Amino acid sequence: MKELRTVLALVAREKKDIWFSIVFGVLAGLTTVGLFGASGYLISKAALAPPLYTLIIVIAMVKLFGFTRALGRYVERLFSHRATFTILSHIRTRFFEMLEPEVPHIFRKYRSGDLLARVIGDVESLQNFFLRVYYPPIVLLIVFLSTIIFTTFFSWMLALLFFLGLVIVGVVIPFIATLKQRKSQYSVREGRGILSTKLAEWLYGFRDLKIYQKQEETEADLRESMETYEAAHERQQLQMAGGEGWNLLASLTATWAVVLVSVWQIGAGELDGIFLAMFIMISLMVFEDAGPMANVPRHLEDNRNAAERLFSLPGQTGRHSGDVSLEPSGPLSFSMENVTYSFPESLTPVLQDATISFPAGSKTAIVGASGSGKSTIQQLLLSMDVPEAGRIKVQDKDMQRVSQESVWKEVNAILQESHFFYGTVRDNLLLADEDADDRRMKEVLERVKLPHLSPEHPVEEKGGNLSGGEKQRLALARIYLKPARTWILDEPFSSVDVLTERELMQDFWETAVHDTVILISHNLKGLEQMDNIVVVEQGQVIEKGSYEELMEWKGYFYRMKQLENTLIG
Ligand SMILES: Nc1ncnc2c1ncn2[C@@H]1O[C@H](COP(=O)(O)OP(=O)(O)OP(=O)(O)O)[C@@H](O)[C@H]1O
Repeated sequence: MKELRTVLALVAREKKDIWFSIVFGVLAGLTTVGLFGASGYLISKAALAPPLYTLIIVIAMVKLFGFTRALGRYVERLFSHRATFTILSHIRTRFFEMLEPEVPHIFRKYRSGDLLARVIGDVESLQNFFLRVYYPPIVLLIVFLSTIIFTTFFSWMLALLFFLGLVIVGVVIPFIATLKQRKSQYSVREGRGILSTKLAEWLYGFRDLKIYQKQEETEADLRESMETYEAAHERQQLQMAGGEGWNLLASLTATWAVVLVSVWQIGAGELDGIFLAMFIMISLMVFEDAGPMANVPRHLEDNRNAAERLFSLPGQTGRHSGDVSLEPSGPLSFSMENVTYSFPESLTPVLQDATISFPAGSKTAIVGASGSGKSTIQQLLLSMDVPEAGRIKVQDKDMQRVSQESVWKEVNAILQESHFFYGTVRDNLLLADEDADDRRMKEVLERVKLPHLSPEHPVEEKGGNLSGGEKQRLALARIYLKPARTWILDEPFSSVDVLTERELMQDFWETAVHDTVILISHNLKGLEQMDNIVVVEQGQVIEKGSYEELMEWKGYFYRMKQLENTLIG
């Protein structure tokens, strides 16, 4: 049950709705039994031609029970469903709170399709927790016990039969059904995770699959996963229907037993015959209400698995935000002191003993071969991760103590691959400034040389309808809308033609003249104006200094520069 501890804590936050659901559930249950019992009594009594006032009283009771039952059921449904939806939103929020610090690490262990299956499928199945597992057994128990107590005033034998029926219908059959369904439930959940993982891969990679002519193979594999999932699902549904069928059979058998025992007792003069119809009706009703109990243990097991998949997910490896806020004070300063960083599975550190300082208002270029660790530096400066050794400071404050939000607020960053959301150019620009109007958007689009894109221009998922260069320029437009004065840009123009790049860079330098700029680049051109150039090779800072200093030392940077000049001619 420990898997459900988080869910139970979230359910407990809706105390008021829980109480209302139970109270009105009991009221509806008792009045249902009362309604059918009184109806049965009325039928028998009417046949004996009693005084009119007796019939009037019983008819009034039937009406009152009928009305109260409808009202009770309505209020119970209202509160129980309100509680369920609120609880689901608490569960989703808690899941995202746990997931957020683990991104992007989480993708090393889990694929996006699997995460999607969890956040949709598993959360959805938890809606049954409150609606079917938490409070209905309490309601049923109270109604059943009240019925049993009521019956003892007429017949101990019938009360005992009701009790036995309760045990069989409410405990024995559900227990057996759960044992049978346990395996198929696991297969359904597993199957759903595998299917959505494969489906996501297929959707993301369909172009490459086409080019490599592997689409048919992948589709066949996908179909196989789909069939496995559907077969497991069908098995589960059949088992569920079987469980419900057995429960119905037991309920009807119990009702027949009530009829037989009542008739026998009437014959023996131990029960007044006028109550026969009343007990038949009560029995039918009370056992019908107990029917859904057959699925309670199944839902419980299902919810236990769902909660386990949801709340045991994050590996607790990610970066948890500090709580110190940065005072907004213009361009930020950063420093890295003897920083070493490794990805969990990598054998050697990606960054080793790196010491770099980025004073406020300075311009720094980070250059080096592909895979040398440049983007990792950006990730660390953006507070996405913590170093294994050494210290990173922002505004002279330990980065781990500073709130991530306050760093992100002050920084304009372009990641190596910017994400674009399905919608319009406007939707994607509003991400940077939700108050930006169309006039400002058009201005920045002109500025980044995208005059052909209007704010209402559609953007496909992941910017599928934009060229590589257009995406980079749109990413630049996005950060131009944000008033931050610290820029950390990772290869912002690698897909843009040389002429446009030069114009964009010129405009950028004019904008960021007094700002802190950290530019990650393969391109060694135009670095003369940088205050500091940091050369990274295999995770180590091998050279740093101004352009003139590096050229004078005739080291790695100088050799790369010579090579670049020779290649370009
Ligand atoms: N999520 C990850 N898990 C494990 N290793 C990673 C991960 N991301 C990057 N690496 C490895 O870390 C090393 C440094 O990567 P990084 O992206 O920082 O290099 P880079 O200098 O920015 O390269 P490029 O210029 O090609 O973008 C590479 O060897 C890369 O394979």
